[in-house]
Amino acid sequence: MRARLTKEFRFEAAHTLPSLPEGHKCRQMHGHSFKIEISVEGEVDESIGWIYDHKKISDAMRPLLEQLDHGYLNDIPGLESPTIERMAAWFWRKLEADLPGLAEIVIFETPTARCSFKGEF
Ligand SMILES: Nc1nc2c(c(=O)[nH]1)N=C([C@H](O)[C@H](O)COP(=O)(O)OP(=O)(O)OP(=O)(O)O)CN2
Ligand SMILES: [Zn+2]
Repeated sequence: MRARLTKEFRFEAAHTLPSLPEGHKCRQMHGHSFKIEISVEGEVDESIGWIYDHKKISDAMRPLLEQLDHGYLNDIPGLESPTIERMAAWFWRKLEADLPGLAEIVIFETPTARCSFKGEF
């Protein structure tokens, strides 16, 4: 049996989008309450009943959230122009070695705007 396992996290951070045209509101520093969903897919170990312990996802995310939460995203290497598309790719590169079966990352910038990424670079 195959399944998809998803864990959700939240963090607050500030950013600017310096590549946008002069006058665009997102060139000004502002913040978001980000939500991010990390999904892995794989075979369910029938002896236990799970793909793997979702604590493994939490453990992989912990240092990344510590780095980002209440921070200024543009100061973080790889996030100099932090759109949600680039943030999703940044998380993917940081997580893929630790999370077998990493399948999708969905990052919400606002309640109505999100980016989903499946590792297609
Ligand atoms: N493709 C993307 N578009 C935008 C991104 C992004 O990362 N990828 N980011 C932004 C800004 O970060 C902006 O701060 C988002 O806030 P806002 O435009 O206010 O978002 P809303 O959902 O509130 O927009 P409304 O259309 O006013 O509802 C912008 N675009
Ligand atoms: Zn923004």
